[in-house]
Amino acid sequence: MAVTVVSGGLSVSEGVSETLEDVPPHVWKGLPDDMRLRRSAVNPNRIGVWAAQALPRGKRFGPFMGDKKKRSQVTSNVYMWEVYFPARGWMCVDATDPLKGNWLRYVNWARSAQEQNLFPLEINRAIYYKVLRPIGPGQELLVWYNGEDNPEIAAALEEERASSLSKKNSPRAKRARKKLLERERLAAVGLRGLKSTGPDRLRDRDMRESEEGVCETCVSLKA
Ligand SMILES: C[S@+](CC[C@H](N)C(=O)[O-])C[C@H]1O[C@@H](n2cnc3c(N)ncnc32)[C@H](O)[C@@H]1O
Repeated sequence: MAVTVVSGGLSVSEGVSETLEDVPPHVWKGLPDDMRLRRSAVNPNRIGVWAAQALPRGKRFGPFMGDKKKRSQVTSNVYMWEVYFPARGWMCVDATDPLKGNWLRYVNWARSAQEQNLFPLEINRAIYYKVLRPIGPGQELLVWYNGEDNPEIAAALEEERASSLSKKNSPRAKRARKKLLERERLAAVGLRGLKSTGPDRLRDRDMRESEEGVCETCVSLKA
C-alpha cells in the first residue's frame, strides 16, 4: 500500500492495494473472535472483514471509530460517515487514516441490495453496523444503506426503535431517572451541605449517560 502523509497521520491512497501488513496492531487487537480480515471479494484492492462463525440477524457492531472532522477537512469519503450534531451541524467520523479507525473501517460497501448483509445506524451520534440478514461462516461482511424504503431495513430499524423504547421504560432506566431527579431537586433546594465528591459526580454522570443511552436512539442517516 502507498501511503501519503496527511496532517500528521497516514492516509491510504485510493486505487492502491491495501495488504494485511498495513493493518495496524490495534485493529487486530480489537477484531472480534468471530471475524477474520482477508482480501475482499468485492474489491480486490481492499482488505475485507469475513465471518468465522454464523452471525445472527440483529447483531450490532460498533461504534465506527475515526477522526472527528468538518466536511471541508475530509479528503476522501470512502472511510467516513457524516453525523448531524444539532449544535455543530454535519460532522464526519473519518477512518481514512488506518491508525484512527477500528476494524469496522475494513467492512466494504456492498455492490447491490442482494449482497448487503449489514446496515448502518446512528445511535447518540455514533455509527454502528447491524446484521440485516444472517451471515454464514466464510461470508464477507458488506454494508450499505438504502433507506427506509427497503422493507427489510425499515423492519430492522423499527425493531431497533422498539428495543430502545423498551430499554427507556425498563425498571433500571426508571430508577436512574428517579434518582437523578431527586438529586437535582435536593441540590436545587440547597439541602446538600457538601459539594459532590468525585465518585458522586461520577454516579451523576453515569445516570445521565444511562439516560442518554436509553432515551435517544436515532437511526437517521442522510438519504
Ligand atoms: C464508511 S461508508 C463505506 C464503507 C466501506 N468501507 C467502503 O469503503 O466502501 C462511506 C460511504 O458512506 C457515505 N456516507 C457517509 N455519511 C453518510 C450518511 N450520513 N448517510 C448516508 N451515506 C453516508 C459516504 O459518502 C461514502 O460513500
